[in-house]
Parts: sequence; C-alpha cells; structure tokens
Amino acid sequence: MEYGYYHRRLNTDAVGRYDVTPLFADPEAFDNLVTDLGRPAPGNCTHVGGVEALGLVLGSAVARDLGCGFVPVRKGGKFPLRDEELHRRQLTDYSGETKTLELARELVGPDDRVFLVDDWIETGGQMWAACKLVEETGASVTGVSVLNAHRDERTRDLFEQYDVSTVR
Ligand SMILES: O=P(O)(O)OC[C@H]1O[C@H](OP(=O)(O)OP(=O)(O)O)[C@H](O)[C@@H]1O
Repeated sequence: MEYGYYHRRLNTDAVGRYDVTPLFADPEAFDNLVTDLGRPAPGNCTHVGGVEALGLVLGSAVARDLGCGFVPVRKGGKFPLRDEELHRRQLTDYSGETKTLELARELVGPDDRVFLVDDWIETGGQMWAACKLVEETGASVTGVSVLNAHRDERTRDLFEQYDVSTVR
C-alpha cells in the first residue's frame, strides 16, 4: 500500500510521534501493514525483532507472516532475568529521556539473521540500540522496516549502516 492509505486512517499530519493503533484495530489495514512491513525482509532471515511496546505487536505479526521466530527487544527491567543473561544499552530518544533496552542473550546467536520492525523512527535512538543489541549476541541485522522515519542528521548513521525500509 502507499503511505497515504495508512495516513488517511491515522487522521494526522505528523511525521514524527503519532498513534498507529487505529491501524491495529482495522483488520484490513493491519493485514496490509504487516504485509508491507515484512515485504523488504530478505528470504534468509531467521528472526524478526520488535521494540517494546508497539514493535512487539507489529514484529510478532510480521514474524508469523514470514515463518520466522520472534525476538522481543524489551524496555529495561522487563525481562525476569539476571544481569549476566542480558545485553543492555542506554539511549536517548525523541522524548529526551534516557531509556534502557534489553535483549535476552539466549534468544539469538551467531547463526541468526534478524530483521527489525517498529512503527516509526524519529531520532533513531531506539532502533539503533536494538540493532546493536542484536549484534552483541553475534547475530546479524538483515534490515529494518518501519511505517515512517525521519531522515535527518539524527538518523544518518542508522540509514548509512543498516538497510532501512519505510512505507513512506
Ligand atoms: O526514533 P526514536 O526517537 O527512538 O523514537 C521512536 C520509538 O519511540 C516509540 O516508542 P515508545 O518508546 O514511545 O513506546 P511505544 O511503542 O509504547 O509507543 C516508537 O514506537 C519507536 O520505538
């Protein structure tokens, strides 16, 4: 689908932060969005990763669509695991606040190729951290897919280092 198909259903002119959950509630739009987000994934990816919270919704649906496993990248403190069982990174995102993302070490490893999905990227802080967490496990990042992303100085490194696809 074109970005306008989703934009009409979001009732917003915002490029950055906006609520995508109306797309989840509409069965046809959700189906199309999951298909569009998964389309850029290379055939050899083993897992789809998603960033808590809305990236878990989208990523798990894309994983099911592609026949891959799903890997949750969680906000700090949510995995009921010991420190040594986690990879952890701090970041600053669109909110200006410092946040922590974590990935359980046991979920993926050097033989795995992970495709990351989220709803949108503004500063790229969370997606950059998610990519680095995946790489810290030894797995590779095969691409990133979001509905919409800012392309500016803040996201330049993300776009340069990773294959980032957007619907917009
Ligand atoms: O590019 P950035 O500046 O990092 O911002 C984008 C991130 O922020 C939002 O998540 P948020 O933490 O607000 O959680 P949510 O999924 O619960 O909305 C969004 O879903 C992305 O994950």
